[in-house]
This record gives sequence, C-alpha cells and structure tokens, in this order.
Amino acid sequence: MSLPYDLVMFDLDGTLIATAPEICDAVNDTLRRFDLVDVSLQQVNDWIGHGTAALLVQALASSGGVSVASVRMSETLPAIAAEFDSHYQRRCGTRSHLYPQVRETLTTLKAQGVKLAVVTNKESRYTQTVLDAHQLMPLLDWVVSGDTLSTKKPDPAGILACLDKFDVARTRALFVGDSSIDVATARNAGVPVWALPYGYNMGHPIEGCGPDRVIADCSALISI
Ligand SMILES: O=C(O)COP(=O)(O)O
Repeated sequence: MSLPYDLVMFDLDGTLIATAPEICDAVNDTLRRFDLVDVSLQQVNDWIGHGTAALLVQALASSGGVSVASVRMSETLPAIAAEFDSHYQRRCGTRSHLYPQVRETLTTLKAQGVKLAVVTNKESRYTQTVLDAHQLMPLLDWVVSGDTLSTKKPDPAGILACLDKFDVARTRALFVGDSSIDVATARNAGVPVWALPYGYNMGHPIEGCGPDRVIADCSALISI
C-alpha cells in the first residue's frame, strides 16, 4: 500500500499532549510566590498557543489587573520568569498526558517509514522536558520549538525547515494541529492541515478555522 504522506508534522500542546493542568500549576506556584492571585485552568487553556513565556505574561497581567504591555516592560519580569522556569521544569510530566491514540499512531507511522516532526511554539527547554517525560523523543525525527528558529508559528519557517530537512514536497506532507495558529501556519507553508477538536484554540471551535479535515483523534492518520 502506498502511503499518502512522507512527512507528518504535529503541534505539541493540545495535539499530542494535554499540558494545560501542569502549566497552570507552575503558573500558580509562581504567582503565589509573588503574592498574586491564582489564575484558572480555563484561562490557561485559552492562553496556550504563543509559547510559554507569552502565557506567563498573560497570567501576570490578568492576576495583577494590569496590561500585558506593562508586564512586558516590568523590571521584575526576568526574576518572575526564572521562578516560573524552575516550577515548570519540576511540574513537567506530573499532570500532562498523551491524548488517546497518539503513541499508537506515531509508532505505526514510524514503522511505515513516515518522517515525524513536532513544530511547536513552546520554548525548547520545556519542549524537551515534556517530550522526555512521555518518552516521545524516540518516535520523532525532528523537533522545532518556538525558539529553534528566529520566527514562530504562524510564520511557516518551521514547516518549511522540515520539508527542506527531509526533502519532502508540500503535497506529500501533512500538518496536524489544534488551533487557528496551526491552521494559519500550514496555510502559510502551503501544506494540507488536519485538526483535532479537543485541544486549545483560545475557546473557539476548530471547525471555524477551516482545516482540510477535523479528525476525532490521531488514529485517523493510519486509517486513511
Ligand atoms: O506553548 C504554547 O503556548 C504553544 O505550544 P504549541 O505550539 O505546541 O500549541
């Protein structure tokens, strides 16, 4: 049987792994340390997508009742970010889980010779810890994090770098994600995009973002 794809690229948070609960824990560990009020899991869900550093800024603004711009300019931000860093490294893997059919699907695709990559906006130091915590690294051929290149999604650079690295044509590649950012990234790169409805899309249904297909879980990739 000839497979329709030589390369499948996945988003991370909300697509392969449900990460929001432990991100929320680490954010609230940090906020309490600076005498700020907790944020909710729902808020954290809705802030995921632009990288963990950007999420921390959103949480600090919301908790402190100040603007995102003023948090970004604050002199205390580096110290708060360093505090968050240690909490998140410690929390990684404690309350995250793979979504159903993720490991089975990656294992099957890998055995079929399909190249597998992650293209995430999460910073590399967190991406690595989360992927290691769930033993996903051995299944992946490459990981492009939010700070691997000079731009992040929805810039297509991460996808284009994967196409280049594995010498795969756009028509033989697929991007799989959970958010409007992922759909926009794939469109910007000119590759087809499938979407999962269970992730983090800033509170909006993924259908409205116009992916080529909405799939119930990753097993749709191996039952084409
Ligand atoms: O860390 C984030 O906010 C986003 O990560 P993602 O690109 O894997 O959804």
